[in-house]
Formats: sequence, C-alpha cells, structure tokens
Amino acid sequence: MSQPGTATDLLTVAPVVPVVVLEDVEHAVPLARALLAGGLPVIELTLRTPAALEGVRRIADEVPEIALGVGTVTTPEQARLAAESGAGFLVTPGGTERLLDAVEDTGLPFLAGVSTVSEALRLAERGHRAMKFFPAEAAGGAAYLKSLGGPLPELRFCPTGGITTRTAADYLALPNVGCVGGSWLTPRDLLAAGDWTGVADLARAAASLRTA
Ligand SMILES: O=C(O)C(=O)C[C@H](O)[C@H](O)COP(=O)(O)O
Repeated sequence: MSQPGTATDLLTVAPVVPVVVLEDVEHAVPLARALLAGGLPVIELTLRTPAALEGVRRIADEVPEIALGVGTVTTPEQARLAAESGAGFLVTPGGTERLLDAVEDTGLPFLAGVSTVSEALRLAERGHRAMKFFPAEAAGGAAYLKSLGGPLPELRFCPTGGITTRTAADYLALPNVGCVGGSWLTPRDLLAAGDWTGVADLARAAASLRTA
C-alpha cells in the first residue's frame, strides 16, 4: 500500500491503527513486517522514545509498502523532523494554532486530536473533516462520540486512548468512526521478546474487525 493521500483516506486504510512505543530501533522493521503479515498495512510510531525517528527512517527505507505515521507530535519542530525522517502521515494528541500551522506546512495528511465540540469545530473551520478523538475512553467513550455525530455529522474520527479489543467494535459500529487507534497490538512484552508471530496474530484479529 502507498502512503495515504488525505486524512480521510487514512481512516479507511485499516480498522485499527497500531500505535507503537518503540524502545529498540532494531524492532522497527520486523514489527512493521509483522503488522503487514497480519493484514494491517499501517503503523503509527509515537515520538515518545529516542529510537522513534530512526525507526521511522528505517521503516520508510525498508518497508515502503506500509502507511507510516508519526504520532505524539506536540511541537512544530517535531512535525518538521517527522516529515524529514520519512513520515507518510502525522498524528497529534491535540492542537495549538502554531502546531497546526506547522503540521499543515509539512503537506502531509494528519489527524489532530480533539476531545470537545469546540476543538472539533476549530479544526473544521481550518477545512479538516477527519480527526482523532483523544483520549477516547477517558473523554466519554463511544457514547460521547455518538453524541458528537448529532451536531457534527460531516466529521469523521479515529478514536484513540484506552481502546482494547473488547471496546474497539463499539466505536467501529458508529457512522462517524473510520478506524480506531490503539497500542494493544504491540505490547511491550511481545516486542521485548521479538515475538513477531504474536504481533502478527494480534494484527490479524484487529484486521478482521468491521467498520460501520
Ligand atoms: O501519542 C499520541 O499521539 C496520543 O495521542 C496517544 C496515543 O494515541 C494513545 O496513548 C494510545 O492509546 P493506548 O492504546 O491507550 O495506549
């Protein structure tokens, strides 16, 4: 698969976007390959570890068929660095005007995080129709997101934060949800053990979830 052209495309790449905290840069390429093998052609590496940007470079070079996102982008500088490192899309947990300007300046598709109606409207005013709902479970879960669909029917969301295999289906059943994000596919113990078959199995189960 190639990189998504728009944020709306991004919501349809797969039912689940695996959110990854990469501790060891050597895990990046086998991890991306395991997700692909399990049927998920998308990965989001969070900028939470020193290994993240080098992991992005390696995946961009060696696994170009996966849609490659960089998450936890919280500063304009990080947006620029992520783009230079080969990101195919960006994800932020929220957005200030400066951060959103910088993310838009990269020219990459992105999902900016919102958790209120006003934040969603602010992004809509900038022309965005696809966004992340974060922190999904803590902010009100699927019931909250369903309520947003009343006044904001044209907006589409990728809820992320606290979602598990058990709750993913509730979100995916909503008409304003394109995909969900979560770290449950890449648990720390499987990564530490290099258990790529285990990761592929989790990816396979997530890939079989159905959207509305
Ligand atoms: O890093 C970001 O940009 C975020 O906004 C947060 C992440 O998407 C969530 O922390 C993943 O959520 P969990 O599945 O609960 O681990």
